[in-house]
Amino acid sequence: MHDEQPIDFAPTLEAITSFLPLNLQRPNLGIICGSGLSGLAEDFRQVVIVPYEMIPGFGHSSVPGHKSALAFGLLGPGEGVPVVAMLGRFHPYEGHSMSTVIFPVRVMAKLGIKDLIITNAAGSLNPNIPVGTRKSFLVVIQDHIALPNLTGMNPLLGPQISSDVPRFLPLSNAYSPSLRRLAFLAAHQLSLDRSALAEGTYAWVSGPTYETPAEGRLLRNAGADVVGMSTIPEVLAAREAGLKVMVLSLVTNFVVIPNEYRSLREEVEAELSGKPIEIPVVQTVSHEEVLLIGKEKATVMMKLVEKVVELLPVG
Ligand SMILES: O=P(O)(O)O[C@H]1O[C@H](CO)[C@@H](O)[C@H]1O
Ligand code: HPA
Repeated sequence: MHDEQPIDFAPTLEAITSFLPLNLQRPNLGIICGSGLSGLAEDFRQVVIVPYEMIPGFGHSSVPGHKSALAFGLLGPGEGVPVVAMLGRFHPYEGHSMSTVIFPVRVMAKLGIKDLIITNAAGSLNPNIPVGTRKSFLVVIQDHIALPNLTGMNPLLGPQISSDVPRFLPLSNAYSPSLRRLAFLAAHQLSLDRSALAEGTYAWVSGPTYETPAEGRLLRNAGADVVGMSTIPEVLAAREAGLKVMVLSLVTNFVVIPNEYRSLREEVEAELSGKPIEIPVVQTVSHEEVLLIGKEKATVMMKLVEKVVELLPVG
């Protein structure tokens, strides 16, 4: 599952830079586009697309709604800031090893990025965080609960990639307060409704199954606000490399968390007594729904990210 050999980044970095003009070779900022959110790179200027298949060490992103390429370009006013975006990520549930999942973040760090904005689609566990239908609902992540990390599947298990990275990475300040502040400032400057942007805790699960109601309750009771199958491996790799991280979740669905199960015994008894009770329709989530909301709301996410870039301190 984990590489034992020291990682040789040189072939990857050479392959990538061979596609790029000089002014795009040292991006300041990385962006990871979650499910249905690859449109975040649509406003890049002087854009150069590098397909993952041309990059040694990169996998293939097989999930619908994830393209499989890096986009380089300029974002923001004036000359613009050089940025790199992952149009599609790798998830462990696709069969990628953890080292493949986090490799692109390590590569972006080697390319010189200082800040990383990670986006994802996520399910809401918190009744106060509605799905992004009418109001575009985004959550600035302030903390996480990573069940895989607590159960022996931490993405950083294995030999240290170099002696410069911490063996024991602290995570008490994993989500940069300065970048999170910028998200709220950006929302204000864009006149977004106050309720469009919440703060919350992301629960990482391995997927690919969505949560059972009991699992949803467990995560909610543990203090999570949204849940998803990505992001945390990237956060860990980024923090290991000393990057500042901001995570934005687009809430695409509710995780069904009934407090009580309907009693099938009562239903059967009512039926037998000739007075059937109305059976409620049980909601289910699908990836199509996740992509639909992503499609509808990617523009707001894009505007917010662009505003954050505009507000980033220079240098
Ligand atoms: O987290 P991203 O990649 O945005 O995608 C989310 O959407 C997919 C499930 O619909 C899962 O991959 C989940 O993690
Ligand atoms: N659960 C896990 N991952 C997700 C969900 C969900 O409900 N929605 C989008 N990604």
